[in-house]
Amino acid sequence: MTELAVRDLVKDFRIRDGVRRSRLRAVDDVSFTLTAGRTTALVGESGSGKSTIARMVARLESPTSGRIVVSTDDGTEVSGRTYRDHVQMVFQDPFASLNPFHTVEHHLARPLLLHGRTRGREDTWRQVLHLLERVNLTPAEEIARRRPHELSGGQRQRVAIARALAPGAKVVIADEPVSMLDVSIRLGVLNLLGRLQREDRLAVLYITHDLATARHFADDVAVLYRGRIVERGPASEVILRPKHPYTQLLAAAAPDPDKRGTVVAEPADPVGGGLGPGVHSGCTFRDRCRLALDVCATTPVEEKVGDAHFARCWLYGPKDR
Ligand SMILES: Nc1ncnc2c1ncn2[C@@H]1O[C@H](COP(=O)(O)OP(=O)(O)OP(=O)(O)O)[C@@H](O)[C@H]1O
Repeated sequence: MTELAVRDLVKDFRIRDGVRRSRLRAVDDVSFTLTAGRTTALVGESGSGKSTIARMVARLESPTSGRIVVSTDDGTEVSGRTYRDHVQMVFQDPFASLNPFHTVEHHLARPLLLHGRTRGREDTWRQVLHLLERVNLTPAEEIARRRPHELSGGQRQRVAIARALAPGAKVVIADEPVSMLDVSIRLGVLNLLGRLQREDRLAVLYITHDLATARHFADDVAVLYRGRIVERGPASEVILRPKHPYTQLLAAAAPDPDKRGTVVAEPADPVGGGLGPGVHSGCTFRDRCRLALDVCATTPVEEKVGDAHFARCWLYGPKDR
């Protein structure tokens, strides 16, 4: 069973604030595991660090510290090019991720050739058609000859999904895959991802700010606030019985579309300054938390709050700490 384990991941960015230089901790001590046949939703508001995590998992960005390890069925750790075969990404903007000068066929044939998955031209063409059929783009022969501008947004995203499957991916990172699509076609694309996940037993990381689709499509949910996972566990548990005050706020706002977007994370803290390089002190949510305690000035550790359900909040820590 393919598994992708993220352990103690940290990412600092150097930023310039006028003449002052500082570091911004975008991802702070993040750990989670993606397993074959399961979808994990990483939920967080804008600026919480979702894309930075996605980019590190896809090896487009290197971590400041921490580890990302993929292991196969027999427990062998995969690295180098095999890692790239295994872990593929679907980006938010399907137009930006496809080259306007190339046909759909080119976009799908290229990863097949690069990853050594084809035996000549005829086989490549056959596989391109098969990939298009798998993502419901038919007639495949006709779609294969089109260029990105001759496709709708939803069709382009389906091509991007087919391209992610082409190298034989076992882990798919879908970073807000439907947020730029028309509302009417979002469900179709998410359903497609769900079907492929089941058929290929993919491990999917579904990145979103939308708790409702996370509940519908994910088995597990991790809630990110200012770079830290504040709560994680089975999707229905986390969303229906949230424990962390931040998740409770998100869950309360989620069912009402008018309220959506009112819970916006403040930008991550620049680090350095008085705190010393790279150090966050205390719970990142404490200045907005209606239940904040004195102890929240100290960084909370993850506490078990239910079956496979964890919250990083002092409300659930041992009371004598
Ligand atoms: N290359 C960079 N240089 C400096 N800061 C960065 C860089 N990339 C991201 N950041 C900062 O890191 C934090 C997390 O950004 P990230 O894009 O990962 O958040 P996000 O949750 O994906 O947000 P969104 O949903 O808006 O994409 C933000 O404060 C952002 O400004």
